[in-house]
Amino acid sequence: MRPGRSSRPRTRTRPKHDDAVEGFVFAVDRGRYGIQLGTAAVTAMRARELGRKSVVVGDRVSLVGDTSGADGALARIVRIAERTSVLRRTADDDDSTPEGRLERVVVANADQLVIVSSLSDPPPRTGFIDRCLVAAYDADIEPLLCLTKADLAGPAEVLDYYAELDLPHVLVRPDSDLAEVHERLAGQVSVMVGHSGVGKSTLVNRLVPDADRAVGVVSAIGRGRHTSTSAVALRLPGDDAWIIDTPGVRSFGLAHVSADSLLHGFPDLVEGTVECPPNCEHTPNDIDCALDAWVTAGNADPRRLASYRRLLASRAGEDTENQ
Ligand SMILES: Nc1nc2c(ncn2[C@@H]2O[C@H](COP(=O)(O)OP(=O)(O)OP(=O)(O)O)[C@@H](O)[C@H]2O)c(=O)[nH]1
Ligand SMILES: [Zn+2]
Repeated sequence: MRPGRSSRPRTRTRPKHDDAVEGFVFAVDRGRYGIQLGTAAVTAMRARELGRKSVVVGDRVSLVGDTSGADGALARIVRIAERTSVLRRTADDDDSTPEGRLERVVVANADQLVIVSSLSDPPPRTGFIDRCLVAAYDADIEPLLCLTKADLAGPAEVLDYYAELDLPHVLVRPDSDLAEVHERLAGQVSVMVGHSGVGKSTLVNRLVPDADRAVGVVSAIGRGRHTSTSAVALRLPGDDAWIIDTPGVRSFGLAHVSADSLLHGFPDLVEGTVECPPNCEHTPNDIDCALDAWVTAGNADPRRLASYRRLLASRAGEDTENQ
């Protein structure tokens, strides 16, 4: 009898971790992961077998070990499910570390990108919205334009700029009921992005009344005093939905997106490129680019072409921070 040999093949054919349970990553903080398992929140660490694969907010993972969620209990993440979408942050978000200088996935499996822009104070920045739209279309995520402070200014100008796009939008005022927003978020994993001061926190607090407490729970999974999360998912009561806030993310990276893929954010310009020479980069330096004539003929708004070209230039590393 050779016990060593008879037991080994059985281990190999048995599915690995067939007792694992599936959960949703709602927070990441320095080596600790907050995972929703049914109605329980469980803290977990990565299993060594994951290798260098990163785990991000929105990931669906398999857990083994102590999944009780009890105080001090630590489960292990043994598998990451294939992602349906990824959002990367822009490279210059965190240039203080070598890791931050590379584009990194910040959110996985989002269904919807909620682009929050105030109609006044600060005024809407269509360049930023356009950039987010490109990131959404490129990642195959549905965009939703959320226009806040509708009590201070009307949406006509912004909506006119996007008239050619089939872009859904919602308006938010302090006294508006949020029924339409709830309807848009129901059943979805939504990522919120917007500049400081546009009213994101105000909106999140109205949607998730105990948001502050939930964020506290997230901080508690970390090992240190100071948390440095760049994304956190909050569960919307009653809607079977998650809303992911991205406080540390200024915008999403587009360096991996080609000039033609950038056009996904500009469906009103796509047809105008049919007459372009092969391999046209569509920049102002491409003298035969057909987009200028397309706009001159009144087929698209010149501001849209300007915005597209600003995005092209920003990918090339030019400074467009204030566009
Ligand atoms: N008039 C008006 N003011 C609003 C509205 N929503 C938010 N505000 C105000 O706008 C300011 C900024 O709101 P916040 O919710 O803190 O904005 P934020 O996007 O979370 O900003 P950061 O926390 O810096 O990321 C606050 O003074 C809010 O009271 C709105 O719909 N109408
Ligand atoms: Zn062109």
